[in-house]
Amino acid sequence: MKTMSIENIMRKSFETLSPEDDLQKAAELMRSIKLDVLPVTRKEDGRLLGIMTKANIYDAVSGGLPPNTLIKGLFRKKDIITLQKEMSYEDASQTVRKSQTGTAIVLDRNGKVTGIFTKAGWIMAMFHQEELLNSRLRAILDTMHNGLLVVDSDGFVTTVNAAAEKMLSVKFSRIKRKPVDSLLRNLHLGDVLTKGNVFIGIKQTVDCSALLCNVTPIISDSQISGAVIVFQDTTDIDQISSKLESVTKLYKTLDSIMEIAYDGIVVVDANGTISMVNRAAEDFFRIPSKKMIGRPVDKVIENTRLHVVAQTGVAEINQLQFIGGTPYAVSSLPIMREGRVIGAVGKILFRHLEEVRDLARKLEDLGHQRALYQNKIRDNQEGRFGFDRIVTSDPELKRIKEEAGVVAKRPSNILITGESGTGKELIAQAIHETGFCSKGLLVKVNCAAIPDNLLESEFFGYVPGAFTGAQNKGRKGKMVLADGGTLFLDEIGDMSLSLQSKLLRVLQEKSFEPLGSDKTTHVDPRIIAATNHDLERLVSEGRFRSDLYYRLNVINLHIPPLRDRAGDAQLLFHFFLEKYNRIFGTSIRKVSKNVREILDAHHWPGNIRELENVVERIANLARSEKVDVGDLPPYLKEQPGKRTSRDRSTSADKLLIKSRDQHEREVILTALEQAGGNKAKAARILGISRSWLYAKMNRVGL
Ligand SMILES: Nc1ncnc2c1ncn2[C@@H]1O[C@H](COP(=O)(O)OP(=O)(O)OP(=O)(O)O)[C@@H](O)[C@H]1O
Repeated sequence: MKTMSIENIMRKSFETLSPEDDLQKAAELMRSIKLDVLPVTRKEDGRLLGIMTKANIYDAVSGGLPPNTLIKGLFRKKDIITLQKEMSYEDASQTVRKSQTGTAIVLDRNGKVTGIFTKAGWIMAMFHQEELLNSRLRAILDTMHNGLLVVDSDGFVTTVNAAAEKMLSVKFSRIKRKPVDSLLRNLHLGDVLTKGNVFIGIKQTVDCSALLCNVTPIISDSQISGAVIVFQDTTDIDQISSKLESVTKLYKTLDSIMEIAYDGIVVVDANGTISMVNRAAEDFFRIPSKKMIGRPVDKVIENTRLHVVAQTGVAEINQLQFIGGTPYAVSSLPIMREGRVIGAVGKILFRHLEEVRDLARKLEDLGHQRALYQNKIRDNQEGRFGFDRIVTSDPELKRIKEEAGVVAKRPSNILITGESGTGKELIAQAIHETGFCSKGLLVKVNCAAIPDNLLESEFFGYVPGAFTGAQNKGRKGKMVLADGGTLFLDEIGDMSLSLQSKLLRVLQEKSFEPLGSDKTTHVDPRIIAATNHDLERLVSEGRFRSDLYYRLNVINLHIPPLRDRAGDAQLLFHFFLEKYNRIFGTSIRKVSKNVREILDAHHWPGNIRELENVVERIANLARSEKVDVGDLPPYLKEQPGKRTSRDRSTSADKLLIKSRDQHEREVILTALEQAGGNKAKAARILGISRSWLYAKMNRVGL
């Protein structure tokens, strides 16, 4: 707002006198323009010479001077109050205050008279100024976020601003000239109004709102004329500060967690700029956090994807990331807020992957050893060992057991074939235990479970420093562990062609070089391989080396599936019932005729493993000592037809089974066609369960 200058409030319409004017003219002019003072100026340049006042005229007339007397000797030349027209009102009022007449002559820069500042003009200006100040004050008060109350010296409310009306839920009209105590208490107003004390930060609660009040006296002319009470609603601030406190606590907890985390943790914002790193990450990258925070993550961390995850919002778990040529397992997770990606957090697993793998391998080995010992303990408890463990009444399997017992004594390689769960590993174990190499270890390698690139070091081991991430001490391969014992190659059909070649070389030369070494290691383990694949078919398809196949297949033991074994389903059912009776302390011994029929009729795609699972389930849930159809898992109960013992595949029946399979195949194919390939629908069309359909499809080679 512009400050008021003298020019705005001075009187511009006036007359001037010259020293040659007479008293009469002066009196007439004063009357006509209603002024008590007239400036006397020099004719040539209008500069001020003095002033002619009403008093000067009275003095002259009462002294007997005639009206035509010139004023040159009569006007006042000294103590004239003049103002510059550019002066502010405030400065001018200070000057005019000293004037007895209350009138001042306004001059321009050249000393020429440009206006007259009169008492009346001053009063008008004061009114105007007051109005201006009042409206300014009102505007300030009403735009204030804080509440404000002004009280007079008796503590009665004189002014209230809009914020106070809102906070106290009152209208000014209702509290005007009322004691402030009715609104706010304990303000120490007595001390403020009598002693002039100031109170800051008095807490009040009004209508559940927390108010913080400052009370200050108003002092004018050394008198306490009232007090100003300014207050603010701290309810929001209190809530925010308690939220801030919990956020700070959370942040500190997060910080501590990050600090103690063994893995390196890096957090980025939505733009991929690093916002947090923990000490482990600092140590790992050998960069202080100060130099990482605030920088784009891709400029700091090699091959990072954190900035990508911060954009896509798609987590990348356990990905390989090469840093300094070494692979690390890295997980990057987006940080989401209200459905928006606001950043990402990355975790770098420091341990070299090889160490982790090694640990996994050790665990796996321990697992195998544990299983081996558990079997041994169990078998010892049951008084069984070697081939005795293989329970069967089937003449074919009995023959195989005998044959295996014979070949166990000789060093020839053995290939055991048969469906999954038929007992191939059990046979391999029995051969080892009763064979010529029983003093050594039985070392199992599951060729399907270990990734191809690891299988080589798994087999042949490596020397220290063979590759990045290799253990310092190197590692013995399974070949060496099995030396003098048995190497059981399970799932051999899943081995890659390149490893097949290497294995073949070892089988032929009985020696190999561990990874990273040029020294030859000699080994001579007995090899037993097992598979549920048709190796001959794999050979014809070029997926299995024929020379390796012939090397392994010196002795072939084909274990028949459970469905083709005479009496085994029932025999093994009882065998496993006994086992679980011992474990669970139950005494289930009887089996209903219907159950027996179902056992004989079932296809047993999972073979003995499936049968054992069925028995374990029954033993767990049994309510009586007799197993009835109701105790069987639903898929067994739903079997559509029953096979009798006559259905089993003795060699004479094989033709019959083949034609039945052929027929079933056609029926299933028709149902599948009708169901548009939907197996669940096909099962419904056939009136059998889905699992039963799968079993059938498996059996008829679909
Ligand atoms: N004749 C049997 N007598 C007693 N238990 C048996 C018999 N055959 C198999 N088992 C048991 O059935 C389970 C499966 O057997 P095993 O692991 O030897 O089968 P496998 O043919 O090697 O299976 P996969 O091909 O899936 O590895 C094992 O717990 C095993 O002890």
